[in-house]
Amino acid sequence: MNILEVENLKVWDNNSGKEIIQGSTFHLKAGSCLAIVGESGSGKSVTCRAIMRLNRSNLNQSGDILFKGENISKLSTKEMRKKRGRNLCMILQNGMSAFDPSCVVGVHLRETLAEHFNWSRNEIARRMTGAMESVMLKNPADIMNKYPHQLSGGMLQRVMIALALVLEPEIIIADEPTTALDTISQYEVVEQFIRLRERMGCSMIFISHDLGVVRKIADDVMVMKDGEIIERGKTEAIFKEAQHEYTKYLVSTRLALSSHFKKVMGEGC
Ligand SMILES: Nc1ncnc2c1ncn2[C@@H]1O[C@H](COP(=O)(O)OP(=O)(O)OP(=O)(O)O)[C@@H](O)[C@H]1O
Repeated sequence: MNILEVENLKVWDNNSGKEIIQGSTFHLKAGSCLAIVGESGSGKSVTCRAIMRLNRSNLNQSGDILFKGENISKLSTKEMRKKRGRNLCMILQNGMSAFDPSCVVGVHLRETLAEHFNWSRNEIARRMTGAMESVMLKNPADIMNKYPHQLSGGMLQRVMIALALVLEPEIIIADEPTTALDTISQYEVVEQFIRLRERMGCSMIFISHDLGVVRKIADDVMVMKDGEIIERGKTEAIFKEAQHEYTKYLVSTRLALSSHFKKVMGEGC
């Protein structure tokens, strides 16, 4: 069963008239992870933000987006806000941008959870503490009293994953969630995403430049170039027998990069 179906999605810039996404059709199977790969500017983020209806106001979109059969592209802004967080949750590249810099992390978490649940302050703290401990964040109470800039990128990403654990959305869209992190935090955050899926059985769309991560986490891969889907398939098939020259190029350059990295760092890494 497909939990999400995107049909003929077009996104264009109202100011310049430029078409950014040229009619994408794809689906996400319930419980599976779909990776979207492609070079910078190929339209991965715009596609995901279009699903969430979070693109900037100069971008217009058309097409149908069916979440469990319901056409969410037709929902009002208010109805869509209710879907975000509870049903579809987006985790961004830079944890910092997801938080309001002027208030401590706990305020943001409480406000988000209060939008969707009738929980008391204590109940929210209890649930968030449990989730934060489960993603290896020490001293949750202390973290909730910190401003975003007082936490590292890796910690903020883990706070977002902990929030997702509490919200239990049916779909998580992660837009390069590890790009802004150092190698060790990247590894740990990817592990947390894998556990998140195991624990919640949620469906996931995962955008990443890192094909090593994609191979580890995704069931299916969709390749984008210049606003179009040029290839899609099971992850192993994409890595072993890509059909499109562009996909072959992406896979070979990434594998070359990763073997270069291993050489530089020593084969043991
Ligand atoms: N608000 C906007 N107004 C005009 N053009 C935009 C806007 N947002 C994105 N674009 C353009 O849309 C195209 C696709 O951008 P998008 O961010 O989806 O690429 P991407 O594949 O996610 O790249 P990256 O890997 O670098 O994040 C780019 O040419 C970008 O400049």
